[in-house]
Amino acid sequence: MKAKEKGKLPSSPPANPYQVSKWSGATDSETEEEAQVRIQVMQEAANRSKGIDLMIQESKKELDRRRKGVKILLLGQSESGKSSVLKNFQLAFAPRYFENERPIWKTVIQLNIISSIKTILEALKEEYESAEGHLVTPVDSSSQSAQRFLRRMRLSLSPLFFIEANLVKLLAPECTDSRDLTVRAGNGWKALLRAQRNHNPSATGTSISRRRSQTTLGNENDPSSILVAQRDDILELWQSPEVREILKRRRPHIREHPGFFMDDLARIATPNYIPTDHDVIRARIRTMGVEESHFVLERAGPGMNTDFYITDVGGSRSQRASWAPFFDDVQAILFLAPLAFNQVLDEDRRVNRLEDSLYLWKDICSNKLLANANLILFFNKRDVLVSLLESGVQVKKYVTTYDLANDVATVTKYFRDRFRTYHKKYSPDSTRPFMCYETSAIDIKAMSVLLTGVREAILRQHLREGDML
Ligand SMILES: Nc1nc2c(ncn2[C@@H]2O[C@H](COP(=O)(O)OP(=O)(O)OP(=O)(O)O)[C@@H](O)[C@H]2O)c(=O)[nH]1
Ligand SMILES: [Mg+2]
Repeated sequence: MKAKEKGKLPSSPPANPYQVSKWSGATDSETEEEAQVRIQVMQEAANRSKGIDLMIQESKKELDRRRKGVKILLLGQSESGKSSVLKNFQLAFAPRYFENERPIWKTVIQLNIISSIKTILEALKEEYESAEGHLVTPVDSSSQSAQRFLRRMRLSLSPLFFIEANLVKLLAPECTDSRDLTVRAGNGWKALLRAQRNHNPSATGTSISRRRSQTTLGNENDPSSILVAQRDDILELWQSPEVREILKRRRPHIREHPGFFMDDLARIATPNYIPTDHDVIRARIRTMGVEESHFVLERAGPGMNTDFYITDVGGSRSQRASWAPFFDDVQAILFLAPLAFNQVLDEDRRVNRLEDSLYLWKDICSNKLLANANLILFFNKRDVLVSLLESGVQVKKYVTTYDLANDVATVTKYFRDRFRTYHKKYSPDSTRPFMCYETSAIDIKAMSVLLTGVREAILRQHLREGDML
């Protein structure tokens, strides 16, 4: 009863209606205006506090989602194909995200082309400047000297190199050459390219014209029109038998460089070029740091959606120290190890790539923080191994202990056994299963089937562990 009396309204309204609730901070002398200000301040404070409560709730929810989600880490040396596998994940399970990024990859592909042109011109320069080099005249021996041809090419392509310099400055101010371009993980560089594109006034109109114009940048940063205008000259350069001859001697592995698109130039240097899925997967840009992608996989039934967090890292030696903080709490590691027995690391040319992968694998297997994680080994770049062995390159020339047949199956089994031995010897728990697949990240269909299988296996185990089945 007492409580009721307390809450009883006064029988006659007070002169100042804002003074009803004395407890709220009002004073007897408060004017109507002061009361309005006070109430407004109180309302704002209440809204702020509600906002903070919501934020705390949201971050709790996000933490809870992360705890329940599946965490996958992509590891392996530089150029092993980690970012390419991530793109395959996006294409298979987050196609809208992949679609959104397509225009960004167009610029990367164009930069990849400019890098190849620079490498070709560099080889020609070396050839013509070397005292021993026999002076051959590319293209037209009767009217032009080799040096004049080179000068003409440099001059006609100079606007392209100007745009390249602008783009490199924009994406990674510390770089000076697209061939060394390394972007920080995270979406910073993609946002920069996107912002450039959004400034483009032609990015309006129908959805098709919008899609096309969204793949172009502002003029000072867009190589498209110059690539189109110089297409015939660049093709002439790339297809010249004399240039091929020089490249064979001076840059014999140019075709194997990551992000090599010269054979696709006629298709790419066109006004309405939109990168195909395959182009996007083959586009090359080095990762620096760590990048996490979040996918939601829709499962049957309400509340059955699963969050996947996939982390991609930069693989060069100097970056490996930054991996450890991401080892905590991961369910699976996809470890990429191309069987590149004849290659050396870019960052240390004394180190064989395959040896480096084996040592890295040993480190990962023995890491106690990863004791509960599934390790899934991908012998990536199978297509490269196949063509290497088919071209007659002998494993025993590079791996002195190897004295077996030089075919794909035997070579793969030999290295699989070596990786398995390390796995068994160094895993904290010797019962941890050894899983190894031969992959080619540029084979989109096969990757989609494999990643679906991997995803389901990880998910099943995750649900079992979470006692959710
Ligand atoms: N032929 C072939 N090329 C591949 C394969 N996987 C990746 N690549 C190419 O190899 C290059 C390097 O691949 P990335 O995925 O960027 O390598 P990464 O491991 O992320 O390298 P970092 O970011 O430097 O650590 C790219 O141009 C890919 O298109 C493959 O299976 N076969
Ligand atoms: Mg990468």
